[in-house]
Amino acid sequence: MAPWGYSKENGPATWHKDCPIANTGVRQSPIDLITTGQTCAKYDSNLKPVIVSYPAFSEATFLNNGHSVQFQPSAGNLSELSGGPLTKKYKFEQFHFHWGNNDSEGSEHRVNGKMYPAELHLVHWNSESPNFSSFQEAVGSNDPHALCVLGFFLKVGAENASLKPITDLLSKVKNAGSSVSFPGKFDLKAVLPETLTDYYTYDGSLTTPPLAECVKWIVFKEPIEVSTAQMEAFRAVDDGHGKPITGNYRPPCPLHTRTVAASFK
Ligand SMILES: Cc1ccc(O)c(S)c1
Ligand SMILES: [Zn+2]
Repeated sequence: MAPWGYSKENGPATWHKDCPIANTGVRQSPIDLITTGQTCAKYDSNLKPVIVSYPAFSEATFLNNGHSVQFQPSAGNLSELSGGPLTKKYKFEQFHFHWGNNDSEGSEHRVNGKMYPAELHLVHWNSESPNFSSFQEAVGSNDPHALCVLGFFLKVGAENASLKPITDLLSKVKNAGSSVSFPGKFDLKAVLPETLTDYYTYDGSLTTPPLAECVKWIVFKEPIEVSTAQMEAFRAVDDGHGKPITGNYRPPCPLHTRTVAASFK
């Protein structure tokens, strides 16, 4: 498989060559979340708040894989996700980010066509399925809800003290392929908004190859604030070809027959 990326030569418009599902799939991600009109998100009063149990991580690797930066706790981590639209309990796997090279672009999901400067993805896998018992098996399982990814928009404002341990580490993984063991503990819960009640949810895919259509997406309405300096730290991370990652976001994909539900009016 040719190394995929986000340049003209290997970016989203070329991914179909190795991953035909990029063009033939009918539940690809990301999407544009529309709030009014024909294909808008429909309020569902049955959608409960999302429940996260994220004890502070004590052992993790922070890496630059050339197309994003990723926080990967050790396999023994006990962090879990349930509630919201989910009927099963999901195990935390990793979180990573998508961003642009200016504040008017960078998020993968959009709201009525508007992009945020970045998007945080918290990746989980269904730990109660009889069909798989690891994240990698879950991705390859063809189960439409093998994974659940929580998406949070980032917007520019005050410095985010809870995210500072991560953004301060970006300079240490500037080179693609580099990684560091995360020093000390990291409290992911402190990064998130207090209440996880208002979100959009729909069935979709990974937004990077293999673009597997195995994701229950939950995208929260309330953005997380970060400072301009914190955004600039993302934009200094290299892609392995001597250039900064200048926008590791996939454009929105067709909704096809899918509906998007909203937990709020
Ligand atoms: C599992 C996974 C890997 C990379 C991604 O961007 C997403 S969205 C999910
Ligand atoms: Zn992602």
